[in-house]
Amino acid sequence: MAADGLFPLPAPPRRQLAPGAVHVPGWLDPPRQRQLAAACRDWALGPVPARAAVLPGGARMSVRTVCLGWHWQPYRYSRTADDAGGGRVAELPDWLADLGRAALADAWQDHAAARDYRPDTALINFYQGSARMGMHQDKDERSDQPVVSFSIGDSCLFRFGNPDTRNRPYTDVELASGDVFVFGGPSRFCYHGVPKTIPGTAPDDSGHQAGRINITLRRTGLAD
Ligand SMILES: O=C(O)CCC(=O)C(=O)O
Ligand SMILES: [Fe+2]
Repeated sequence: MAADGLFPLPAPPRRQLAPGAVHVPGWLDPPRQRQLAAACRDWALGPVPARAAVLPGGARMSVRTVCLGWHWQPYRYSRTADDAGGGRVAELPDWLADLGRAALADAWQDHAAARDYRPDTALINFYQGSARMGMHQDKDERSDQPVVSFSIGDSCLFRFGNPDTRNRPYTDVELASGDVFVFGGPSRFCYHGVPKTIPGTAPDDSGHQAGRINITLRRTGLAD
């Protein structure tokens, strides 16, 4: 139970997959989902446009991504989008960092850890059609603060693995519109991926019918 307020709040339904890795279904209510979806579509228009990043081997990712705070390209962060027109990325708004802190507090049921959470970047992924994401680690950050993920629109199959290999053991979970998934602590550098989205599953009131949006908040630990 959260012990911060005058009255303890009931813990949201949550499932821990591994220490530090927690799924909280339905954490974002529909108005929040709609607000986030609209904001993401705006950010996708500029100052840096959403783009499908190209991997060092030449393959293009199937998701389109736009970033806030710091621009990510495989495999580094910069303030300017050198692979997407060269513009400077939009700021990460305080309200989005606050939302990440609140989600972390509920997921971990640890208000002290959440208070210290200082995300400085958001990666916003747009999945359409058969877009997917292979197993990978989020390891371009120089901080071990947790990753907080929000999902909006179509559901997906999310595969959460282990820190050592992209293969088994892993656990498959369905992430639906409004779900939060947090991975930090001993799970921070676990492999994970999205083998597929499930078209046609976006709730009518999610505000996004054109596939799936995922937002991950992170701390890069980088300074200008
Ligand atoms: O779409 C997701 O749920 C995960 C996205 C992800 O792993 C990433 O952007 O690094
Ligand atoms: Fe990732």
